[in-house]
Amino acid sequence: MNYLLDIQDVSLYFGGVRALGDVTLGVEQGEVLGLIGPNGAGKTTLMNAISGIYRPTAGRIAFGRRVISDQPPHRIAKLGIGRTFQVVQPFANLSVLENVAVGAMFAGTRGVLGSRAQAMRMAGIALERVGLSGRADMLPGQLTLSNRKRLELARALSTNPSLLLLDEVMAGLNHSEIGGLVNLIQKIRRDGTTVIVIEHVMRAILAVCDRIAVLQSGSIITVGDPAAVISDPRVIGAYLGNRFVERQKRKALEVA
Ligand SMILES: Nc1ncnc2c1ncn2[C@@H]1O[C@H](COP(=O)(O)OP(=O)(O)OP(=O)(O)O)[C@@H](O)[C@H]1O
Repeated sequence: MNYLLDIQDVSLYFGGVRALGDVTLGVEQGEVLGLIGPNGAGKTTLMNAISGIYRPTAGRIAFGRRVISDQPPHRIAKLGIGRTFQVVQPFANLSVLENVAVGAMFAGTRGVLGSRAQAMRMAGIALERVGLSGRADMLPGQLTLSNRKRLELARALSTNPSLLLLDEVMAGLNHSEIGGLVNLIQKIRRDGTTVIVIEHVMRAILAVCDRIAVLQSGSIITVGDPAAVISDPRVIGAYLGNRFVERQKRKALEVA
């Protein structure tokens, strides 16, 4: 199988702490893959390894058949991998549009720094995609949390990546805001972007993912179809818990 992203036997240590151990995972072109697991399981570390922030201690990561695990973050961004960060930290004194343009400028897809005008144009397109065009001239501090998450998404989309990594974009949002972001991720995927989603909000994971991978203590314990993964006793034991299973059963009865 030719995967768009091919992670082979990746291990990553912080001093003596093993954050990832022999992770092998393939992501197919056009799919949305969910990455779930308990706190400290290694999800963000894996995302950091893919985007070049951390270099694996062992193993390799290939993107479109090109090995990227020896490349720095800016080069990986230029190759077409965009990402959001768990803690959203926009430049407070720049407008929403300028915040997105900064990302577009420094991770230009052509391998050189783009012009300011080109970056502003790409930023405008990204804001349109996430539904923030009407707020382009505001300061980030004037946005709601939900719209700050959309700003973070626009920054990640500004270089038109073919693979988008989303790290807990739903955290802290209410029910309808989560629904809005679920729709947005589905739209981004329909536009042809492959997506990896780290998320604790299971409702969102189940709504957007084609497959789910489960990490526990730095190792993948299972990967597959969402329905199979959430009924896997190892996943229930390690992460979801029995209350989640009871809720799912009640929902199924309500629908039936
Ligand atoms: N920069 C770092 N230095 C040392 N240890 C780290 C570092 N980053 C992560 N770790 C450790 O690596 C392990 C995996 O952490 P990671 O943040 O990847 O987990 P996670 O699955 O994303 O958790 P959460 O759901 O809480 O975000 C944890 O034991 C964490 O303490």
